[in-house]
Formats: sequence, C-alpha cells, structure tokens
Amino acid sequence: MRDWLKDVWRPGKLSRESIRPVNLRYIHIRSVHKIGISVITMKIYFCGSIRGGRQDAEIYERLIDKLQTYGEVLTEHVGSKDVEKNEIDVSDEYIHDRDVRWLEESDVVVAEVTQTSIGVGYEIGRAVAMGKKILCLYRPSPDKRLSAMISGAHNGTTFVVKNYTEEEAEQIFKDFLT
Ligand SMILES: O=c1[nH]c(=O)n([C@H]2C[C@H](O)[C@@H](COP(=O)(O)O)O2)cc1CO
Repeated sequence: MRDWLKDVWRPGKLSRESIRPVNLRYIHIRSVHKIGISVITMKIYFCGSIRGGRQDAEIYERLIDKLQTYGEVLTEHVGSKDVEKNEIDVSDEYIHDRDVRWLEESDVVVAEVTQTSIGVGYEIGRAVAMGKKILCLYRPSPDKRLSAMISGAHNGTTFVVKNYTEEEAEQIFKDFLT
C-alpha cells in the first residue's frame, strides 16, 4: 500500500458505512505529494457513562458506529462491552490523563447524557473550558430529569442539547457535524 494511503485507510474500519464521503469541512489537506493527498479527518470525543452505570452501553456502541462515518472516534472504548475489564490494568490517573489529552485533540464532543455520570459531566465541563463544540444527547423519560448544568448550558450553536430517540440520531449528527 502506498504510504500516503496509510494515513487515510484505517484497517478494520472499512465498511459500506465508513466509505461514505467523510465531512469535507473537517478535512484539512496536510500535504500534497506527487502520488496523492494525505488527509486528517474530524476527531470526535464521545462521552458515555462507565462507572456511572452501563445500562446504555449498546446505545453508545450504535451511536459510535454512526459517528465513525463522520470521522475518528477517539473514545471508541466507551461503547465496548468489555470496557471495564479492559481498563482494569491501567490506573485511574492514566485514564484521566489520556482522556483529557484526547479531549484537547478533539474537534468536537458528543455526549450521551441520559445515564448520569460524574465522569461525563467532568468531561463536558473541561470541554466547555477548552472552547470545544459540544452536542449532548438525552432520551427523556418520566422518571428522569436532566441536570440544569447541562440543559441550562444549551446555546444552540457551540453547546447543543437535544432530546432524542435513537432513530433521530442519524439526522441530528448530520445537522451538527456537517
Ligand atoms: O475506565 C474509564 N475509561 C474512561 O475513558 N472514562 C471516561 C470516558 C467516559 O466518557 C467517562 C465515564 O465516566 P464514569 O466512569 O464516571 O461514568 O469517563 C471513565 C472510566 C471509568 O471511570
């Protein structure tokens, strides 16, 4: 495989979905060689509850799959069934520092905030301080109420809070990420 193509081609990530054209607004041309163009795609930081409770883990996995058609999801592990097992060998300090680094690297943050999580709240707060563009997704139910610190931060542009059903996620991502 040509060297320039290695930057674009992520083995294991290719599917009918992922070869849909990625969002051109977020592609920066890094270098133009005689043999081709090397590109960087949008980096997405996905937040979802882990120690706060894993009842929505399968929803996270499906949302991450959709997000991967727009760019690279840095926190793909959040949707993995084995996340707690896989993160057991690393220290909390390692997890924190790695995630803050990814947050800094990200172009956009997407948080599923239905299941309350201190970690997700912390990530959103840090992302606001970093000036990131943030989308929070919430599935309303009669027994729950979203924190005012999230719903009250909605400004319609850089901090967007959306009540949603899973069927609506695709369109919401399209509107927010393109
Ligand atoms: O093992 C982990 N790995 C990890 O990446 N996180 C990050 C990503 C999630 O968006 C968020 C979840 O926080 P919490 O575990 O407090 O629910 O924190 C959190 C943990 C455990 O707290």
